[in-house]
Amino acid sequence: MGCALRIEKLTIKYGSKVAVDGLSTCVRPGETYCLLGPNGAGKTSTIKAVLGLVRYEGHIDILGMGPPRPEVMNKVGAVLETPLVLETLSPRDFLEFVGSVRGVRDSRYVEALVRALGLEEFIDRPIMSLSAGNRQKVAIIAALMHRPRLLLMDEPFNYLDAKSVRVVKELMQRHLESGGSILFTTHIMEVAERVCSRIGIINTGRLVMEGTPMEIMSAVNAGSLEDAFLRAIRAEDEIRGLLEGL
Ligand SMILES: Nc1ncnc2c1ncn2[C@@H]1O[C@H](COP(=O)(O)OP(=O)(O)OP(=O)(O)O)[C@@H](O)[C@H]1O
Repeated sequence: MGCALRIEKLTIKYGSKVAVDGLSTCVRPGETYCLLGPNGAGKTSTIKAVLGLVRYEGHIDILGMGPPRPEVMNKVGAVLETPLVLETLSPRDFLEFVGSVRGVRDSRYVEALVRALGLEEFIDRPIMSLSAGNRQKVAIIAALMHRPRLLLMDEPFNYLDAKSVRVVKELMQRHLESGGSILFTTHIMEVAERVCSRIGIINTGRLVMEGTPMEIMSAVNAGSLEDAFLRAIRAEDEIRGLLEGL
């Protein structure tokens, strides 16, 4: 099976800081590949490299079309942790703008996404006046509206209420069923356990373990993904030490 996204020996440096250190992986068609790692592990940097937003060494191949460049980006959708720009625009104007850049002709799909995420009421208000959750919904619609084949989702459920999380999970499922792929990050292990086909655990920029949730749990003999994750990043002893004397 080929890779929807192939990353080989990815290294990202910010000055002398090595944020990602020789990371290689493959996100297959139809799967949700989750990058799990502690704060500062290099997850967002990896996603930014796939989007061509940071300088990197190594190779990235997106949908067999080569490294990130504008033509390839029309097949990619991204939800990033950073806030939206153009916050003085309304969701309607912002989505129309993104849609025109991405060549979206089917406005009915965008309208359906707006309805599904309960954004109609806010569609003409400035984005900067919206709650964090509603802004996140605008970002998710902007990522999905051109029906990309590869979705990059950095903590996409941040700020969302339970109903919206369910809707976004369903949209992700439909994207996968139509042959799409997802590179996903989360800190919530229950979410990872439910959503991820395969997981890559990243620590200080290096991929330390990879497999299905079950494979990862059995590799380190853990009863839960949370235990497996903490074992993989060798944080269990540290946590015990930190809690001593409390
Ligand atoms: N623009 C930047 N300039 C300098 N250092 C940076 C920059 N962006 C990220 N870093 C550093 O690179 C490392 C990896 O950061 P990154 O944001 O990729 O981690 P992350 O795994 O996404 O973390 P989190 O879970 O906290 O979002 C961190 O040490 C971070 O401080």
